[in-house]
Order: sequence, then structure tokens, then C-alpha cells
Amino acid sequence: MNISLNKQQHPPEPSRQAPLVPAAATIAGSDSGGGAGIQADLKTFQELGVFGASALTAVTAQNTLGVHGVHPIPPSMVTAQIDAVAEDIGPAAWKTGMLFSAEIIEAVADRASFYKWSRLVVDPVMIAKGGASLLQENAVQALRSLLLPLAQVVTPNIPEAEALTGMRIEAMADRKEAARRIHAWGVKYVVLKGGHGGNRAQSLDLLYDGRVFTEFAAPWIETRHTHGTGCTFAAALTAGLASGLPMDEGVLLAKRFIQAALTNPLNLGAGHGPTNHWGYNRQGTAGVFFQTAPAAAGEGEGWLR
Ligand SMILES: Nc1ncnc2c1ncn2[C@@H]1O[C@H](COP(=O)(O)OP(=O)(O)O)[C@@H](O)[C@H]1O
Ligand SMILES: Cc1ncc(COP(=O)(O)OP(=O)(O)O)c(N)n1
Repeated sequence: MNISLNKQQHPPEPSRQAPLVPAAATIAGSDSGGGAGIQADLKTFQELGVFGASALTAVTAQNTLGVHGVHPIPPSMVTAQIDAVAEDIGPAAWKTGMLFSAEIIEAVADRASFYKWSRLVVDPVMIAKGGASLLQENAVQALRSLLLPLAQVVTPNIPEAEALTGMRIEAMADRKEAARRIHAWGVKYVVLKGGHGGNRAQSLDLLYDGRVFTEFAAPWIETRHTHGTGCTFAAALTAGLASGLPMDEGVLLAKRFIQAALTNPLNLGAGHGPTNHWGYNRQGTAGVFFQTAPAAAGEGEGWLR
């Protein structure tokens, strides 16, 4: 008797199988300390039920006290990683983090327009918590003109929004004006994060869709363990979008996730320690709320949730 255990000559085409979980990809730098960069992104994807692929842009020697060294990856190798992931895995959403140079930004923008990514989250990483530069100064212009017009959403913190727009951001009116200017470059949504806002009562992030501002606020958490908050927030948003959430629900998920990750620190390292990605409760964290406000005036505010 002749028994054939495997009748198929070739493995099935991956793209023809319905994936059991959504996939997302991060294009970012490696943080040897594990709190930010590719490591934070992949942990966040996993915790939120999304398979994570990656393309490395730079290797950093880094811990909770600072960045000791940066070694960029050649742009052609960044392109090759993106192609390998795009052609086989086919992520539903992409995220960028540390891109380091204008040349790497050009390579990523080229691939983003080639593959026509509809869900591209750009976290415009510039400076690490300890003050080290993660983006060369002459690359800000490339970020603004080449990558932002291709993004679905960009997630600057306040210093990054200041560097992108060239304006000083102090009051809420400044944050709204910065969001309007960034939106005018072609990105569909702007999330201006408030971790550097100076308000020690609450952390307030602002979502702008070109028409309406939505505020996401949560109680401020007094902790030194804030390394990688921006990466983790943007990765959670990417996971939400890869799972099919609309933008406002994706931001709410990200806000809840980062709030939970900041709540019970792991107490690792002597400096800015990593946040805690374990055991996120999808029901969310108490105290996060959001509201809409018309772009032009303050009237008409109403609670959505
Ligand atoms: N101490 C804190 N308490 C509560 N939320 C925070 C705190 N620090 C940062 N966040 C939140 O973490 C996210 C990342 O914010 P931010 O610190 O501004 O970004 P980055 O890490 O890029 O500098 C935002 O949602 C912000 O509101
Ligand atoms: C490799 C790498 N990528 C990004 C960052 C910056 O991460 P971010 O989430 O903005 O956090 P802080 O540096 O502000 O803690 C990084 N440090 N390293």
C-alpha cells in the first residue's frame, strides 16, 4: 500500500490563507534595554493579540540611564526588510519609530507609496528621554515632506510638534494650532500627545481629523518609569488599527494601554525604567475618557464615553 502523507507539492500560498490573528509591522530602532523601540512595539502588539513583524533601522546601545551608541542600518537593507515582510506577511498596519536619517526616511517613504499603505502610523521619534538624538537634524524636513503626507496618523509629543512646526507650544490653543499645521501637510489624523504638557493633574492627548478635536485625558501618574511611553502608545494604536478599529477607538485603546502600562512599574533599572506591558485588561483602565470639541470654538463640547 502506498500512503502519501503530504499530497501538496508546495506549501499553500500564505496570502490565500485567512490569518488567525491580524498582523502589524514596525519599522524602528532596537533598544538594547528593551523599554522602547522595536522591543516595546513587538511586546505591545503581542499583548494586544496582533502578530508583529519588523524592519530594523538602527541598533542602539541603550538602557534606562541613556543611549551609549547608535549604529544605523544601510537604507537598502531597511528596504529589503520591508519588502520581505510586505510580500509575504502582508501586515494590515505599519508603524514607524526611530528612522535616524533622511536616507532611511526616503527609503521608507518610497516603500510606503509603492505598497500604498492605508494604515501607516508615524511616530516622529527625535530625542530619547535622556536627551540623546535619535533623528539627525537635517532629517526633520524629510520626515515632514516625504513621510507625513503618506501617513494615516502621526503621533508627535510636544517637543516633536515644536520641531516639526517651528512654533512654541504652551497653551491648549498652541497645541490646536500645531495640529492644524501638521494636518495641512497631508496626514489624515494628528495625535498630539501631552506627556510633556506640564500638567501634573492629568495627561491629555489631542486627536485632530481636520475638522474636530477629540481630547483623551487620564489621571497623571507620578513615576520615573516612563521609558518608551511614546513607542508603546503608537504601537498600541497600530495594533488597534490592524484589528480594524476606527481611529478614535484606536486612540482610546492606546491611551488605556499606556495608562495601564504606567500604573504598576516593573522597577527595572536605575533611570527611566520601562513601562509594564503584562496582562492588559481589554475592558480598559478606569479614569480615561474622551470628549469632542469643535475646531473653531469652545462651545458644543459633549461627553462621548
Ligand atoms: N506620567 C504620565 N501619566 C499618565 N500618562 C502619561 C504620563 N507620561 C506620559 N503619558 C502618556 O503617555 C503617552 C506618551 O506620551 P509622551 O510622553 O508625550 O510621548 P513620548 O514618550 O513620545 O515623549 C501619552 O498618551 C501621554 O499622555
Ligand atoms: C530605539 C529607540 N526608539 C525610540 C526611542 C524613544 O522612545 P519614546 O517612546 O519616545 O520614549 P523615550 O525615549 O521618550 O522614553 C528610544 N529611546 N529608542
